[in-house]
Amino acid sequence: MGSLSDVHGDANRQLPEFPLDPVMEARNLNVFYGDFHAVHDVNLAYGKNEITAMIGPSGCGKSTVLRCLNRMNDLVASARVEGEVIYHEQNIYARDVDPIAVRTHVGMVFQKPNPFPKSIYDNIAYGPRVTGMKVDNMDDLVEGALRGAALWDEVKDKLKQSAYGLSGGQQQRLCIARTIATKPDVILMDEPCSALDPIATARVEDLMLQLRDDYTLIVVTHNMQQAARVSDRTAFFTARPDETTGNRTGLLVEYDLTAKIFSNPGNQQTEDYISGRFG
Ligand SMILES: Nc1ncnc2c1ncn2[C@@H]1O[C@H](COP(=O)(O)OP(=O)(O)OP(=O)(O)O)[C@@H](O)[C@H]1O
Repeated sequence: MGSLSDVHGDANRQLPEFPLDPVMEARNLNVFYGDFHAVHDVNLAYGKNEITAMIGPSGCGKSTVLRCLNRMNDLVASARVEGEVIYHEQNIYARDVDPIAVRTHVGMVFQKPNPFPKSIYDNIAYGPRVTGMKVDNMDDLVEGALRGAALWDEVKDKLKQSAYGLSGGQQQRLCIARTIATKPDVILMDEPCSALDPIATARVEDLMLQLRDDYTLIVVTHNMQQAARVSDRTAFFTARPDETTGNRTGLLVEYDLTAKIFSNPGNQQTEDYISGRFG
């Protein structure tokens, strides 16, 4: 555990403990896939301009919770969400809320870089065009998004070339640029570095720390070193087997400042997980 607490990259950052200043908040969030109760009663507030990591063993529901935060689970036919996700004081599951509008404010970056089969330029311009964003100068917007994702210098001379010609790490930064092009204020990241090599991972982690100045980031990661390096707060989930069915339902065990979770967790299960005793 000592080594993980040592790698926390931002030990000097002063953060309020709790309550924090939330941009989003899951309240009594329960998720079902058909009859299967995948996530049980999660209450979790995500602080503005913070990076929150969600960690835990496979199947504990981290990605399911993440996908609730911009209604991506609406696209899964069997999924049913109970409870509320409050975003700027509004429940995004309220009847009159348009999920597409939610996703422009709450963007998402996936595990595998997934650029469109288009030029680098058109990958960035796509979102603003299809959402009908008012854009005075698309060239400026594309440049700004690529600069924001620390990619501009590497691609400025080949904007008309296919995005598929970029390396995996560049493609992931392109996907981040594509996300910020529509000016979200929250960015969800589902294992954003798991398909990248260590150098590309380091660049994306640096970028995450830069993005935190302008956005709120919520990141699912299996990589505890990464959670310790980049996040301000960490939520640890686990899965508990149902006594009758044996199905494993995910739940939140502990949520605290990352420095505390990795140096002095309040729960034995958290300690066992981060010290590698299970998971
Ligand atoms: N589309 C789906 N249909 C049915 N069950 C699903 C679906 N997606 C996830 N599940 C189940 O819900 C539970 C939580 O899955 P989820 O992917 O959210 O966990 P996770 O903690 O992100 O896991 P991992 O770290 O392995 O990605 C698991 O038991 C999983 O099998």
